[in-house]
Amino acid sequence: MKTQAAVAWKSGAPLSIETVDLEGPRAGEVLVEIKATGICHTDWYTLSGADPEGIFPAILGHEGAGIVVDVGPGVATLKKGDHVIPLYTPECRQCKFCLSRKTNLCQQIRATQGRGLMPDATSRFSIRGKPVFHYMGTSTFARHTVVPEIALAKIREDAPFDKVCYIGCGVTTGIGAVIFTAKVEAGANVAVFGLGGIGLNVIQGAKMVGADKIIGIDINPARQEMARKFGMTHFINPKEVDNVVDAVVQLTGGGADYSFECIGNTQVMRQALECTHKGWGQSIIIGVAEAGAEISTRPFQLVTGRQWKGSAFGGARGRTDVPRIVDWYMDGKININDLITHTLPLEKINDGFELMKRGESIRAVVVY
Ligand SMILES: NC(=O)c1ccc[n+]([C@@H]2O[C@H](COP(=O)([O-])OP(=O)(O)OC[C@H]3O[C@@H](n4cnc5c(N)ncnc54)[C@H](O)[C@@H]3O)[C@@H](O)[C@H]2O)c1
Ligand SMILES: N[C@@H](CCC(=O)N[C@@H](CSCO)C(=O)NCC(=O)O)C(=O)O
Ligand SMILES: [Zn+2]
Ligand SMILES: [Zn+2]
Repeated sequence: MKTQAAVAWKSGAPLSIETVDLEGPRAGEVLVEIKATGICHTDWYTLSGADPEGIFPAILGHEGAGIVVDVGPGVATLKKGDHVIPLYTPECRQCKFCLSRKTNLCQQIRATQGRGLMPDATSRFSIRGKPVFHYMGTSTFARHTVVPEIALAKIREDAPFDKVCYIGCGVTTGIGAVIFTAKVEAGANVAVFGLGGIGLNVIQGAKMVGADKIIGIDINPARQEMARKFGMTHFINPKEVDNVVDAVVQLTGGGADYSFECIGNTQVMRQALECTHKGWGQSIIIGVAEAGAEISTRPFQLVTGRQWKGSAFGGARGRTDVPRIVDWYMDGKININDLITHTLPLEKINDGFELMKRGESIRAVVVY
C-alpha cells in the first residue's frame, strides 16, 4: 500500500513529507494506522546525527497511538480494530530478560530494531524501490506502520489518541522512573534535573507517590510555572546559584533521597549523583547523551553509599503496564492534557521540532 510519512533523508536536515510504499504485515507483525504521535527529544537526538544507531533514510517517531488495520500470520493477541500503542521496548514474555523479572529490557528483537529493520532483517518501507529504515521498531511519523505483535500494547477504545500517544514514551518514562525504577517512597526528597517532556512527568510521579520536597532544576525559567502545577515545591535555576549541588544539599538538609537526570548532559549527570544523600542517595539517569560521551565522578561518591542507576522507558513492561497507565489517565489520576502544548498536522512536523529546540513546547503532537 501507499502511505504518507515524514522521512529523515539525512542527519541535520528537516524531515520531508513523502508518499512511501509500505508492505503488509508478515508473520507475527501488525499493520497499524497511526492516529497521533508525540515528538520526543530522542527523535531530535537521532535526527541531529548524535545517535550511534542513527541510520538514514529512516522514518522516525516512537510516541504514537493508533488502530490495528491488518495482522500477519500467527498473530494471536491482536485483531483488526484494536486500539494500540507501539512499544520501542517490547515485552515478549519469553526471553531471558523478560523471564528474569529484573528488567523491562526485552531483547527478543533488539538487534534488528537497532539496525532499523523488522525481526526478519528486512524493512517494510520503501521509496521508488529503495528501502527506508524503521526507527526504534515503531516509526510513528508515518500514517501507517508495521510493528511486531510483541511491541504493541492493546489499550481501551475510549482513550483519545491525541493524548495517550504521549504514554508511548514521555509519560511512562517519567512516571515509571519514579515508580518502577527508583521506587520512590512517600516522604522522600526528590531532585529533578531538566523540566521538559520527561522531567515534568518525573515531577508528576513524585507527587503521586507522596514525595516531600520536589526540587526542579532547569536553565529555562519559563519551566517553573508548569512544574509547580505538577507538584514541584522548589525551583533552582543553575544560572542563578553558585553551585547547584550545594543548593540541593542545603534545601534537603543533606541531599536528595532520589535524583533524576532528564536532559542527557553528562556534567549534569555528575551533579545529579553528587546532590544525593550520603549513605543511600540514588540517582537515576534518564537523559540520552551523544555518542562517545562518558560520565565521571569520584569513586568516593559511590563508596559513601550513593548509587547510579539508569532507566529506559521508565522500567515499564509495555504490554502489561501501558494499558494501566492509560487507565490512570482516563480516571483523572495523571494529567497529560496540560503537557501537550501544541498540536500539528503532519505537514508541520518540522515546526514541532523547532518549538522543542527553542524550549517553547513541552510536547508537540502530530495528529494525522
Ligand atoms: N531513558 C529513556 O527511556 C528516555 C525516554 C525519553 C527521553 N529520554 C531522554 O530524556 C531527555 C529529556 O527529554 P525531553 O523530551 O524531556 O527533552 P526536552 O527538550 O523537552 O527537555 C529538556 C529540558 O532540559 C533543560 N536543560 C537543558 N540543559 C540544561 C542544563 N544544563 N541544566 C538544567 N536544565 C537543562 C531544558 O531547558 C529543557 O527544559 C533527552 O535526553 C531524551 O533523549 C530518555
Ligand atoms: N540509540 C541510542 C540509545 C538511545 C536510548 O538510550 N534510548 C532509550 C529510549 S529513549 C526514548 O526517548 C532506550 O530505551 N534505551 C534502551 C535501548 O535502546 O535498548 C544510542 O545508541 O545512544
Ligand atoms: Zn522518547
Ligand atoms: Zn522479552
